Amino acid sequence: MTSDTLTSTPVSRRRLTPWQETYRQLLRSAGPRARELRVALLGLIAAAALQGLALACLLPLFSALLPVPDWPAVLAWLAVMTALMGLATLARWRAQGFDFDGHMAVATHALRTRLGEQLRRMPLERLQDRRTGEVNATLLGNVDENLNYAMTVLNLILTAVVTPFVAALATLAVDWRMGLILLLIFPAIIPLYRWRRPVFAGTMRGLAVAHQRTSGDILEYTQGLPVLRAARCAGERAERLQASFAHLREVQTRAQRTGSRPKVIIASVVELGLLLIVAVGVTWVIAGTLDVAVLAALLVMIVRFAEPLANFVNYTAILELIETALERIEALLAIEPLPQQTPPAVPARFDIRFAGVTFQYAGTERPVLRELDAELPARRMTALVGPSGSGKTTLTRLLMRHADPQRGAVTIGGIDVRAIPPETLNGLISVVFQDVYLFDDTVLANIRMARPEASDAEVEAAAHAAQCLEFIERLPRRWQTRLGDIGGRLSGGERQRISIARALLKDAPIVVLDEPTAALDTESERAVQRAIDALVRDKTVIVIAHRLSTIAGADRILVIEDGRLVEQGHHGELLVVGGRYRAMWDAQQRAKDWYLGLAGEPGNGKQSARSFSAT
Ligand SMILES: Nc1ncnc2c1ncn2[C@@H]1O[C@H](COP(=O)(O)OP(=O)(O)OP(=O)(O)O)[C@@H](O)[C@H]1O
Repeated sequence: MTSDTLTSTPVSRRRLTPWQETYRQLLRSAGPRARELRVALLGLIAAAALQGLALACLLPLFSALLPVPDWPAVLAWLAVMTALMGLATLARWRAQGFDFDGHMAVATHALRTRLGEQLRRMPLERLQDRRTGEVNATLLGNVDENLNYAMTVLNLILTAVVTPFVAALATLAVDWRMGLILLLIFPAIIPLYRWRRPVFAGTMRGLAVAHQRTSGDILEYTQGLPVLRAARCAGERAERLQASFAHLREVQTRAQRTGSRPKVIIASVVELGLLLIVAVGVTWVIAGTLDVAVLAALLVMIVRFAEPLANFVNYTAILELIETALERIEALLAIEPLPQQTPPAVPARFDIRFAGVTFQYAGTERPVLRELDAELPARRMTALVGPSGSGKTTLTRLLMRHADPQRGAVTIGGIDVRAIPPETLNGLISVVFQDVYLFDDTVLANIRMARPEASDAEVEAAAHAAQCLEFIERLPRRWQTRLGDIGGRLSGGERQRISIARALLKDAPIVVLDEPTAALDTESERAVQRAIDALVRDKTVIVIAHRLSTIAGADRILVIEDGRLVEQGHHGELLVVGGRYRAMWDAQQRAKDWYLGLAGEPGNGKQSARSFSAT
């Protein structure tokens, strides 16, 4: 998270000290329960202060007890002390009600929902910048770290600092010299801590970042294991994962080493300070200027304070982790959705136009699309072809508004996609990718997600048209089979047909086919092709394909090279022109002849059965 993202959040316009900022972030993250959280924190402060006052009662209590007990006074001070302790317990009880009364659960749920909403709203291009594991760590880990531990840690910190401070203030009233020494020692650790904090905070943040990175690496490794094994890279990636673990260990060691120094310094200051009080106290008692009862009471108080004070740095270390979590959450929430043009408009036709489109991905050095003009007629099939990385997929992403072009516009039926409400735009376009994402749900639910209100009969009709029935019948629980339970048992072609069934059910007027058959064998490809034929009927179709034989029948072919439209026309026209398309076609034909020659088969006209057909 950069400081820019932090300062861009509306609440933090004023320059704040880090503690105030953490406090504000904490309140913001509690969302609908911010008021309850504030009350709980005040409760914790009150409890710590009351505890300090209760401990200070030891001074008059011991004076009443020594050398000859004054029983009425002893009982009176015991009663006051008990009352103060009782009030402290009550205040702490009330404060922890934030937990018990379910406010904590409501606040974390609301925060997680807000983050989930944000994932839905934020530009997909920004989401693609982030690794799944890291987003997961933010949604789950950071939210819980943030609120669940904050109360416990703040309670420990307040008890370590506020209680001795209030007790020291009260001591002033009994013996100003002792009170002053206490006041000098206890707050001495604060500047000491502030001095060490930047280094300390840096390492704790480094630790949090390393944790998040490792979380991403683990997820990526486990998800990609089948591919890695197939590519015989599992070992190599495992080494990378090991490297990530090693980095985490290194950061942890550094954090512990950096953290241990201030811990030792502060613990030593506390110990030395307390020894000083004992030494000075004993001297004054001998000199007859300090009551032995006051010294005895002070010793009890000191023993009570020493440990929490010495552990103060440990508690603040956890606070640093919480702060990092809060910052990460705010950074995610601060990403703005793409701006909508007003007034909103809904297209009545479905021709598509890219008008002078220039687009550059965030964090890259040059545009991937440059001044690109192209028209894709309605209810026709347009193919995008060109070398890998020329910008074909990016064009479809701009159409779906994963991002907006820096210059130019994308229109559907003459309406800028920026003016089309996001839900409407999503409803206008169906996409079939090469990689199909299936959810851990039933077959029925996986298809129905394209149109949740569809009846079972409609889902089954779509599955039928997408050539899915034959393999669904073979599944253990047919339509009710959970795809997560059968894992990778669906073939690429079967997954692809489920994706086409979704698109058929959605029945959007625009269909984007991004290399849907590239990874399939001939048999699967035929089945998928039949499904696609049903899908594209009467639609505005954009198809991206590397094998030109599959798009030779398209109504229009756009040849993209290095982010520019270099040729357009239909197959026959482009062959006659003899430019880039012709060169690509000839190269692929030569490769095919060479392959068929190797296989000892004569070339034949099979390609027509394996191509996307224009309607
Ligand atoms: N999210 C991203 N961030 C940065 N650069 C990206 C991103 N996505 C794609 N690119 C780059 O933009 C360029 C165009 O990518 P695009 O996927 O549009 O090409 P393509 O023509 O569809 O390629 P292919 O045929 O290999 O799928 C490539 O150089 C790619 O590396």
